[in-house]
Amino acid sequence: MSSPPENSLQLPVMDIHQPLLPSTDLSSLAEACKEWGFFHIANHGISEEFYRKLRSLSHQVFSLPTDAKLRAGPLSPIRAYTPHFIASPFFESLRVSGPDYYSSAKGSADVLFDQQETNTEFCRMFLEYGTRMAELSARIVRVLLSCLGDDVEKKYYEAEFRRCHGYLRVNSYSPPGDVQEEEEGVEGLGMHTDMSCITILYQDEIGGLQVRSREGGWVDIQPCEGTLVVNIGDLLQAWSNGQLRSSQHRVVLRQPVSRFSLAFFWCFEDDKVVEAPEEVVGKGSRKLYRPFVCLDYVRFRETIEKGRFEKVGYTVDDFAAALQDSEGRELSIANGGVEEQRESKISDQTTASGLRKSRRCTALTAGSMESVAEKSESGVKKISACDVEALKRCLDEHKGDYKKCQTEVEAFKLSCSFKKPSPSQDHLKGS
Ligand SMILES: O=C(O)CCC(=O)C(=O)O
Ligand SMILES: [Fe+2]
Repeated sequence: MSSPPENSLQLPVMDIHQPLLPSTDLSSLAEACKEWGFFHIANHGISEEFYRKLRSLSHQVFSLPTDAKLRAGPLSPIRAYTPHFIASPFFESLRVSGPDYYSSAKGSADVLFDQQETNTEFCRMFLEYGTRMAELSARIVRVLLSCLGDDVEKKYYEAEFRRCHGYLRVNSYSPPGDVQEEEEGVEGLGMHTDMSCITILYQDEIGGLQVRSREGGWVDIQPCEGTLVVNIGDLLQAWSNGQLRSSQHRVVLRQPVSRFSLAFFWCFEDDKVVEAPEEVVGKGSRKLYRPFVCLDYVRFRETIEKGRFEKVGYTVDDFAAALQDSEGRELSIANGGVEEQRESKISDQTTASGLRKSRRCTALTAGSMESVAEKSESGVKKISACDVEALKRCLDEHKGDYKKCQTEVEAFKLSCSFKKPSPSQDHLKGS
């Protein structure tokens, strides 16, 4: 292992194809996972050229007119594209789901690209990337399990992690033109934890990814050439009884240039019961989480975030923390019994950021959109198409200043969020 440059958080860089020395490599990795839940991997086998091509294809998608992109948007049957203003004014994304990355990519490519050649290249590239990321994830999870004890990987990898699956999200950030005037930048993606076991992230050279320390401060995770960022998600935090940390993170935009990232989420299967084995919990320690079904947690995140766009960073702690009474007796908690925590979370969020307030969203998922649909169904408003025209007109008129277009933004979010309930296999498990 080697160390990253001095001006960044000193996270270990793990060479994923070298055997790790237990006394040095594994212990520094275990330490980073406990403290930050983030580390870098090197020797991952994806070339710069491959990323350049992925980036260029993604750029072709995000450069399309909004109406064209919405053909894969929240109201379309594929719901792969999340437009600006859903997660933040400066963020849009495209999802490619496994295990059949080719057909998932094709679903989008067929409605986005006119040229057959580009269509095919897009599908092939994402098939290859998804497949490689799935292999890499399996390898990384094995190493992480070996951080938890001598036989943990041998005993539990096959039994518990064999059915994991992944999906990709291509993220594009477009900051406002006046971003340099802001000392601290603007939030491109608000504070959240990932719902995955692990996430593998490629970030371009712009930077802006930040992790939140235990004390509540934000620390930059600088792009480190030739490496990928790996972070622990909520599912693995719960399974490891909190020994591997799922840290809150966010993206801050400080330069008036667009930013590109590619996140691969590796998750348990929907019906998996997530529970830390006794051996992992350790003698004398108590279980921090009650057992839960993976899909129930996903649904909790999707519904609790309510699509209100005032995000409060709910995590697996809110869903499955095993509470104790004052005498140390275990109390069961009701799923989503978190209303009383909401207020403290909101004030926590307010102090956590010194940034210009953009509305936040933790889950960039169909779930958060679905919640708005529920609201619509209960009588607020039913609109059958994203009212993008009014928003575009307003933004043109005000030179992109979205704060002057709040009414149009709200109408757009509401209308663009209305959709029929998704089939159970088709939900998103994003961060
Ligand atoms: O864009 C990034 O660097 C981070 C994205 C992220 O946290 C996510 O997609 O969950
Ligand atoms: Fe994330």
